[in-house]
Order: sequence, then C-alpha cells, then structure tokens
Amino acid sequence: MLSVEAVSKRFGGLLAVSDVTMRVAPGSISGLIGPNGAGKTTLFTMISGFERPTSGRILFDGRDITGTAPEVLAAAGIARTFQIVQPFAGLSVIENVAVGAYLRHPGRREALARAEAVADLVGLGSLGQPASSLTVAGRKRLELARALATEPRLLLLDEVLAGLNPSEIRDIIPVVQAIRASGVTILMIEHVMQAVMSLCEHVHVIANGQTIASGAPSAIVGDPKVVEAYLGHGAAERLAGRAAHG
Ligand SMILES: Nc1ncnc2c1ncn2[C@@H]1O[C@H](COP(=O)(O)OP(=O)(O)OP(=O)(O)O)[C@@H](O)[C@H]1O
Repeated sequence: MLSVEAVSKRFGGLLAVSDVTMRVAPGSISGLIGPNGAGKTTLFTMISGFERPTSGRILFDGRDITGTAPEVLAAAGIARTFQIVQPFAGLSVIENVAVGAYLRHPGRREALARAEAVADLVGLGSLGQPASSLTVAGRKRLELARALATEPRLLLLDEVLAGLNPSEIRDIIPVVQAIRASGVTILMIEHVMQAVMSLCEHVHVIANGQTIASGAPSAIVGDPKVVEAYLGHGAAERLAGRAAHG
C-alpha cells in the first residue's frame, strides 16, 4: 500500500533521513521505531506531504505521491496524527472531530453524524464539552478521532501513547486494533515497546536517519544492532554476558 523508496531528507548540513526504504502492507499495523532524533517524524512529515524529500520516491497504491500537498493526500486517503496535540480549544469535542469529517461530508449534519460514529469507535466521551477540558488521554483520543474522521485508508500515528499511564495505554490498544479491523492500514511511531510488541506485525527501526533493522517484533528486540542503538555501544555484548552468567 505504501512504499518508501530510497528516501533522504537533508536540513542544511544535517542528513535527518538517509536512504530509507520501507513498505507497509495493506491491512497491517506496522511500527516505526528508533531512538530520539532518529528521523521518524521527518519520515512521517514526508509521507504526509508536509515536507518534500531531498531524494527518493514515495508511492501510495503504486502511484508516485512524492511532494504531493497534505490536503491532496488527505483526499487520497492518508491521514496523520501529530505528536503535540493542539485541538481547537474554543470548539467542543465533537466539533473538533467534525473538522476532519467535513473533508468528505460538506453538510454540517452529515459531518456531525460521522464525527459521532468515529468518537464512538475511539471511546471519546464528553462530546459537548469544550476540547480544552479534556485530559491528556482524552486529547490523544480526540487526535485519533480527528484523523479517522477524514476516512483514511492509511493512518499515520505519531506517538499516540506518549504521556499516557500504563492503564490508559492498555485501554487504547484495543482501539487501535478496532481501527485496523474497520479496514484502515496503520503505520505507527511508538516508543512504548510493550504496545509495539502487541500491536505490530512488522517493525522498521531507524537510527541516525538510517534503517538498522526491519522485521517481526520478536526478531527486532533480539537484534544486537537495535539493542546497541537504544542502549549504547557494547550493550548487546554486555546483556548477552549477563544472560550467560545467570
Ligand atoms: N525542520 C527541520 N529543520 C532542521 N532540522 C530538523 C527539522 N526537523 C527535524 N530536524 C532534525 O532532524 C533530526 C531528526 O528529527 P525527527 O524529529 O525526525 O526525529 P524523531 O526520530 O522523530 O525523534 P523523536 O523520537 O525525538 O520525536 C533531528 O536531529 C532534528 O533536530
């Protein structure tokens, strides 16, 4: 469904993403992980059309979408969430969700009906309250609902679990699964490994802008290159030594 081909992004002297190639299969939940500053958000920014790659191509359903504007991509079926959630504070929760729904339902009544269905799917309550009254967990659900209301086929989730406590994370995992079950393909940036392990079929790992591993979560966690990227040089060996000595 999504194919990133040898994509690089340079900001002045900094190569934020370097020659990354990855694929997302239709109907899958895939993860994009890596240490802070690895280039994950920059990759999302390019896939969703907010930045143009310095080189390489991005294909969606086999069509070259490199450098296509975000609103055109939204209409084509790509939606993203943002790490920093900024709802329209003066609007109610349901009106915020309806902002996304207007993309395909120009009439207010239809947009609100669509927004209510999506709010229900993600377990968002307090629909008539101002969005500014929501807790962090509520805002995360609102961000999810806003993106989903555009009726995407590919949903890019940028750390939707960040800032949530363990029980809130447990509550939102089935929501992500329900979104996939409704026919939406998901690519998620996530630092919460427990969630990555339970949700993703495939994980792509980048560090310093480059791909260092790609595969099933169970293979990724044992990959010495991944352990090193997260825990520092020599970590894989130290851990192996500790395991060997009980
Ligand atoms: N617009 C920009 N201009 C200049 N440098 C940028 C820009 N956007 C990102 N960068 C730099 O590119 C690198 C990759 O950043 P990016 O936000 O993609 O990393 P990340 O993997 O998403 O990190 P995190 O997990 O901390 O969100 C960083 O060094 C960052 O400072």
